[in-house]
Amino acid sequence: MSVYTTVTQAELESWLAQYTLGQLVELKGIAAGITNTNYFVTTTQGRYVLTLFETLKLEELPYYLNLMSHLARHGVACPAPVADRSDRFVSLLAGKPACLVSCLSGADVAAPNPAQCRAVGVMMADMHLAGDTYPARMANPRGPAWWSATAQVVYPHMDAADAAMLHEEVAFQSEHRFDALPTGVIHADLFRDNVLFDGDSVAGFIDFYYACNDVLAYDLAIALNDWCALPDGDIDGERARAMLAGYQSVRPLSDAEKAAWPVLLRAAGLRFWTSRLYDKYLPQAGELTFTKDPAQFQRVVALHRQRQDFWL
Ligand SMILES: Nc1ncnc2c1ncn2[C@@H]1O[C@H](COP(=O)(O)OP(=O)(O)OP(=O)(O)O)[C@@H](O)[C@H]1O
Ligand SMILES: N[C@@H](CCO)C(=O)O
Repeated sequence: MSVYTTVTQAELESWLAQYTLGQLVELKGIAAGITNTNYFVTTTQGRYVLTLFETLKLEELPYYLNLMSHLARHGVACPAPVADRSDRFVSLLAGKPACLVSCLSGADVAAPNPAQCRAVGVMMADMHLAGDTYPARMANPRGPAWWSATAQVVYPHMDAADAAMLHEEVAFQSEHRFDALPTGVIHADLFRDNVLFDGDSVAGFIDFYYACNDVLAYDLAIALNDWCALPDGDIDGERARAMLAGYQSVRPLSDAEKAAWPVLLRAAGLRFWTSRLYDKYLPQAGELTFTKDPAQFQRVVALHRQRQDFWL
């Protein structure tokens, strides 16, 4: 469960007095999620999600919350942060930076169908276009410098053959530069558990706390590696083609993006293989570790290495 910081009714009532949201009706902890504390908050005005940030600092949050506000304002399905009477999206509650966002309907989908993969592709392309007018900038904290440094930390814990493969992948990516590809705001973690669905319609993208400025097609590669994956790490071609067709119905990929696509898929696999290895071998103190399996992404990368057809 993920209520790390307990908020009492009385604490919340006094914090809510900064908002124009009426009276508190109900406060209910949300079990899902790993990083932050989340509650459903019902007031006489409506239903919201309260997040208390367990690791991000107050001064780091405006990039993400202003981004969600910008995207929501441009019609992207995502939670809209609510401003308090001082026009702030975030302030301290129970000693933690906290915000309220609109509560979306729907639920995440563990086994998506091709129509849902297509809908995610369409909404991601809409998000990339809407992000074009977002003025703030954030470098990707999980880019090549990060995975090279993290690989050094995990090699000693790995089996020699797996470490050799990780080393090859880091070296392979270092030979490729994507400077010429279109960049913009990317979600950077759009896995199945970060999208809520109403039937086959996207109710919303959530969890923007890895969002950053990076290569747009890399975001699509990250999503495809999770949304279209089979349990053995292979990719389901039907779902992959549906996601790519959905994306390209809004934002067609350029020839340069298509040429880079196989390398981007491997980069996206390497990013999550590395982070999962790190979480497995060096779990942070106090962190809830129902660790996600790094081997899934090792298989994804291994199969991309052999693949001839990339669904374009
Ligand atoms: N705006 C929202 N509307 C409806 N439900 C939401 C909303 N935001 C979060 N949730 C629910 O809360 C759960 C936990 O949220 P989230 O995945 O963002 O947790 P986290 O701990 O902040 O992030 P992570 O799990 O990636 O570390 C989601 O699975 C979803 O069910
Ligand atoms: N989506 C990530 C975890 C959160 O960043 C993973 O599945 O490894």
